[in-house]
Amino acid sequence: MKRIYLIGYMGSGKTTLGKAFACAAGMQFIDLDWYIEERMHRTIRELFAERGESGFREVERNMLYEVGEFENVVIAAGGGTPCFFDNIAYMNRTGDTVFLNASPEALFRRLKVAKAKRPLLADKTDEELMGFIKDGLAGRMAFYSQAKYHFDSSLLEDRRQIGESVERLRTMLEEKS
Ligand SMILES: Nc1ncnc2c1ncn2[C@@H]1O[C@H](COP(=O)(O)OP(=O)(O)O)[C@@H](O)[C@H]1O
Ligand SMILES: O=C(O)C1=C[C@@H](OP(=O)(O)O)[C@@H](O)[C@H](O)C1
Ligand SMILES: [Mg+2]
Repeated sequence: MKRIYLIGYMGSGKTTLGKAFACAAGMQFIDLDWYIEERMHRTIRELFAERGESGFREVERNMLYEVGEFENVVIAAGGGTPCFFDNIAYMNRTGDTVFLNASPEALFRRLKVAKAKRPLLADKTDEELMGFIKDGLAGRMAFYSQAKYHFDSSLLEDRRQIGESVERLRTMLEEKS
């Protein structure tokens, strides 16, 4: 079956580490946001604007159930995916879930230059962003902590660190599987 779900807050590295890990492991990589945009012919921002967050979450769940059928795949979930409906239970039932845990400071550093495509962050000033990150992490930890594996993804700032993180993740999954 070999289906790995990466979960964690916005900016934790799900897309970056997921892509690199899948390439090294010879697995397919699916970013759930990209998959949603392909299937709906809408950007995430457009979906939020047209359907509201509740409408986006319905779409996100339906698309999760589609990619949950794929085999030999690394799936980078969206930051909110595990926090709605029974999505975290579904992911734990259909694959191995990995919580990418990064410090609020690392998340802030990454997200302050990458707000545009994230509707939840788009109107936040840098001053508001750190508080939003800390509150969001605290509110979602009950879901993220249900992951089978927990991985420190604070070191993803360049290709060397990404490569090292890929190897650390492979070792962790091989040792504990
Ligand atoms: N190798 C990198 N070098 C510099 N910044 C990076 C790198 N990888 C990720 N980032 C920053 O972190 C942000 C979040 O990474 P990403 O993989 O998109 O996380 P997620 O999918 O969990 O939201 C990126 O938008 C970028 O700003
Ligand atoms: O945390 C969230 O609720 C969201 C995270 C985003 O994905 P990333 O975690 O890849 O940014 C995307 O699904 C949407 O903007 C909502
Ligand atoms: Mg992502």
